[in-house]
Amino acid sequence: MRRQPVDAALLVAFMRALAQSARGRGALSIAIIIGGAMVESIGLILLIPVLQLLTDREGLVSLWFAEWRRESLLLLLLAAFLLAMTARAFLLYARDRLLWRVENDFVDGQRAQLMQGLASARWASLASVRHAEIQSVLSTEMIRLATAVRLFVQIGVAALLVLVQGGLAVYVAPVLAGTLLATAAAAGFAFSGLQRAGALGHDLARTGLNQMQAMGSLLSGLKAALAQNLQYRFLREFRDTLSEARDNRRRFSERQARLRLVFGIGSAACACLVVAGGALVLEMPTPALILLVLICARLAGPVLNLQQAMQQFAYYLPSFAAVEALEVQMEAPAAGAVEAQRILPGAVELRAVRRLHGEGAGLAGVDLVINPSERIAVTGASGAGKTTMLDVLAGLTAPDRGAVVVGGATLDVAALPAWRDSVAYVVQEPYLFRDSVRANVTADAPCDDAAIWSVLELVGVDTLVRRLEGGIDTLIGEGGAVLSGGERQRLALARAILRRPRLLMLDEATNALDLPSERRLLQHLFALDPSPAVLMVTHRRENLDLFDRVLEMREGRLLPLG
Ligand SMILES: Nc1ncnc2c1ncn2[C@@H]1O[C@H](COP(=O)(O)OP(=O)(O)OP(=O)(O)O)[C@@H](O)[C@H]1O
Repeated sequence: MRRQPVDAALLVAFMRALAQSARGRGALSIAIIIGGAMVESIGLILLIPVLQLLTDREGLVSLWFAEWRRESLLLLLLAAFLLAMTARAFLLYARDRLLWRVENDFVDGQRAQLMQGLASARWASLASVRHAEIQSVLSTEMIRLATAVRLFVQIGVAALLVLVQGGLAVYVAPVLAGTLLATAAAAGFAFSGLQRAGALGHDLARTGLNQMQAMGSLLSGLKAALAQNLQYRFLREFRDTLSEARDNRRRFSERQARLRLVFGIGSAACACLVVAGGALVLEMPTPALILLVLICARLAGPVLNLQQAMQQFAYYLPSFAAVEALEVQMEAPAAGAVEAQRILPGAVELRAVRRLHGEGAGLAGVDLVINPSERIAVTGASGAGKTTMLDVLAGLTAPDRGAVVVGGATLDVAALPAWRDSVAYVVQEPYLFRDSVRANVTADAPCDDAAIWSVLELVGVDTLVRRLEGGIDTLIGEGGAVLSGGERQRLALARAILRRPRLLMLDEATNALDLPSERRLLQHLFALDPSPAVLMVTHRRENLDLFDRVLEMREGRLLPLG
């Protein structure tokens, strides 16, 4: 369901999430804000007797302290004023510290929750989300969300200040201040334009996503583009998204400027109304009139803040919708809903597994038994369904029909954690951490140096690593940037072997190696004791003689290689 620009349900969801994150701190902040505004009002009220003393007028205070000298009384009142303002300054200090925590706890909490969702999401959900969307939400939208929280807090602070100081103005001059506040509120409501600001905010989130997408294509395709002089295409796409976002920001900024213009004229008109109405129509005493003007002048800031902050909040709130939408797409299985199960020893089977991606693509009905230590190679045309089969076996995607059976028991959600601990899956372009060779091979599991060197020797990178200045503690750069494609694949294989899996799944995981190197590596792998079952997807036929069985995937069905 598409959300409306300023959606009440979205606002409620945002407030609920913020309240949950802030817990007691939210209530304490509100108490401090009200306390600060009240202390400030007391300070302002103290100005009445000060003004009365300065203009030699009679007032309640001078009657109460009739025996005091004028100068002493003035000093006493100024000391009380200073005390009130000092208390206010301390309250504001406490408020700012508290609100910083509220804002940061909320945004960090949202980020952590989203990352947790990503980490535990079903592969099928994750695969359908664009990377640009995840990046955009985790970076740009989170920053905008932090701004939305700050604005929400500002709105709360400004609204409370307006309420308390407006109340004080009504106390000083009920009719005049009441009329003024009612007119200002009606004008503010009529000219708020929150719907339009919200619509612009939704557009901004969309253009932000396009920008991230364009940036991603520019970075990933730049090398090939440069080689063929095609970089202008990427740049044009990027420039288009830039100008779209700029246009959106310009329109919003113009709205803000227009509102400030209206406010500037309106507040000057109000000041004239107060002075003229108070002096000429209501014939108010001068100290009360001066105080009223002072209160109105102090009110002008919070009222303008309130108006601007509400506009900006409506503009930034759609970021929360983007975060929520991504969380929904993750469809994380409910934590702790199932009791973890053990995995039984024995064969791994696919029984009549169907997994269609739509339009007939995927697995049409696959039967396969992989016995312990058996080595099976699967070949087949591109798009035949080989990777889909490995994904089903790894529990990354669930079959539409049929089952994965391990040791005679059907693999279900409860058994998945234990199953994943017992398999290894290496893909063509493996992920390497921006860390040392050691960290990449052990994946931070405890492991002694001798075991690391032994596995590095097995996959054939020991000589290379010995030549590196830091040996196994050498950093290998972003995604293994300082290594060749084949060396990256060898390191990923080393990590997989060190896990001692019962089933090792290789998806074209050695295709960056030359044929003799691949042969040597497979021979070493098959000589391991204990030896894992190996299921290798490959397009190459030269080394298939090393396998116990060779199968072919044809249009989603697994057949003996013919
Ligand atoms: N997440 C997905 N959504 C929609 N279609 C998909 C998805 N994943 C794969 N497909 C489609 O399913 C079919 C099988 O894909 P799969 O990756 O299993 O093929 P493959 O045999 O491994 O191909 P290749 O040898 O090119 O890697 C392809 O037509 C592919 O386009």
